[in-house]
Amino acid sequence: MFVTASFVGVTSLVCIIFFALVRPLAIYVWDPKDLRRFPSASAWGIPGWAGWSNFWLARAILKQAKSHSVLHAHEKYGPIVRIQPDHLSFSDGEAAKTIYGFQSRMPKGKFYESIGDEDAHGHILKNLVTTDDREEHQRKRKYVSNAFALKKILTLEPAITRRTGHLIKCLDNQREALQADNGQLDLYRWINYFLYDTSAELTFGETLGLCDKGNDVLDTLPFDGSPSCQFEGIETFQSAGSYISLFSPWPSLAQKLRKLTSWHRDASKGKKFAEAVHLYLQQRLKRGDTSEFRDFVSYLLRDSHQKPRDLEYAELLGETFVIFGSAIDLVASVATNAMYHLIKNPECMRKLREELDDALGDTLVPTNDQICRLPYLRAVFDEATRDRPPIAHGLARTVPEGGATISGHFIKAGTTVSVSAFALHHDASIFPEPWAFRPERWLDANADPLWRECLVPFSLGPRACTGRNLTFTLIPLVMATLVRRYDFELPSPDWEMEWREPLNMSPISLPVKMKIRNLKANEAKGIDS
Ligand code: HEM
Repeated sequence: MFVTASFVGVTSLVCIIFFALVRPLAIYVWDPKDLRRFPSASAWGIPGWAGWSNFWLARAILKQAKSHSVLHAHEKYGPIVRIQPDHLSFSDGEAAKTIYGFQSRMPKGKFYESIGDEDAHGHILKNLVTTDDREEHQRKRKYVSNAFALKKILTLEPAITRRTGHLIKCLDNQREALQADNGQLDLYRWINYFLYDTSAELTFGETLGLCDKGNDVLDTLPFDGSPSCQFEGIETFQSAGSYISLFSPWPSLAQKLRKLTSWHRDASKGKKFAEAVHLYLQQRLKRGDTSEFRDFVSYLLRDSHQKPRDLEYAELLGETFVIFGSAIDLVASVATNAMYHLIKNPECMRKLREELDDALGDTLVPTNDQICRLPYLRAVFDEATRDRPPIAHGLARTVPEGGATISGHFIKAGTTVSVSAFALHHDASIFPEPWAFRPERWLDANADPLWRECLVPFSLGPRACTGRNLTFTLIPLVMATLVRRYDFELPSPDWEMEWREPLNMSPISLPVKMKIRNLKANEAKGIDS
């Protein structure tokens, strides 16, 4: 028994050393894809580190600073940098169009396999985001294309405004708690509670009540029939992301590495989150459809002629997980970032309030129609996504058979290529003063049209975000409501919000003091009573 265990251990170690060190080094020297002509990112003075080892990227991921590290590599080495032995990162808008645009034939890279889970037979489960198969993608995309069409999103507006009004009511009620806790409240958490509730209502037809509870405790329905347990949604989602992304530099080893580290405290967190989605989905299936409201799950269950799609349960759960989760984590990051910069820059806040007060009169929770054409509100949204695109890292794609020319360089088939939205958005030659929050840059009639093309928070082409219409409705609406209802104060004038990048880029917290503004809107059309 002991001999078998040590044999397995030694064999695993030898395999890991071979795949993680020896093989990449040999490939670097052999250079079959002719990649040595490009500079390799480095650190700690190790020459060409990222060119012959995946540990440069693994180190950046471990520090939760993948996108910052790639940005710094571009600043140091130029617009094309090797960030893994077989991975080139580009930082220009033309490359983004070639790699992701509608003309591109580049499938998703191996990275997506590394973040997927295995089924009972050892096959990696693919969802709409992770599948690299064109036909499978088209089939899955068809399920949700109607659900996310603008016409449909507009029908969700009453639910979104109702949830926004309820958020305001709950925040108003927090005033007593605020007195107790140094007068501060973590706005990032509250935006999350609001989005959990809203996403649950849009996805399953029923809210979770987190704004009422004032916490992010979720229940599970364990897959193995064990008793239900509770966990904190925000922390669990992010720890799960940081655990799976840790092994992403070695996609072919990722599943094995996960098994070897299954003792790690974050190893079961993704499953825990999936078990919560499983609970809400089961409850939804038991409730059945309602005639008044068509939730996202109903689009996965039936087509537009009401014909059942008969998806296997694992697929139904996987797609539901993507929709439910995307409408929380990514949206919370952008909305929080916009609020932070507005509070930090009183002149931006003043301009936005002026625009909103003129347009909205005494309406506190506006309709999409009232705010969708407000230029300054849109400019704040664009600047917040430029400053911190939540999917900040480069979305890996594989160069197909026959190779491809990217930014004037011929790249051989099989090479992984990507453009990091974060690096592109902070390229000073494209966006002057990239670290300054300046919504005005989007309003300048003489602005370089290149800027618009280089703003890619939702990616481009056939694999771009399906949830854009929902995001364009949700974030401006909650932003407009919050800035009109409250005056905010940061812990100190020089306080700066900190970020981490477990998988996506997220703020850590946004502690603020809040006061209800002295405004006509306090008579409050739209606050839930
Ligand atoms: C600020 C908010 C959001 C941002 C920045 C964002 C960004 C992105 C990006 C960059 C992709 C491409 C991912 C890749 O190629 O790997 C993507 C895909 C996707 N997003 Fe979003 N997203 C946001 C909100 C949402 C929302 C609210 C939903 C739905 C409720 C959603 C659903 C999806 C889906 C289903 C895909 C896969 C599309 C496909 O491959 O066909 N996203 N998103």
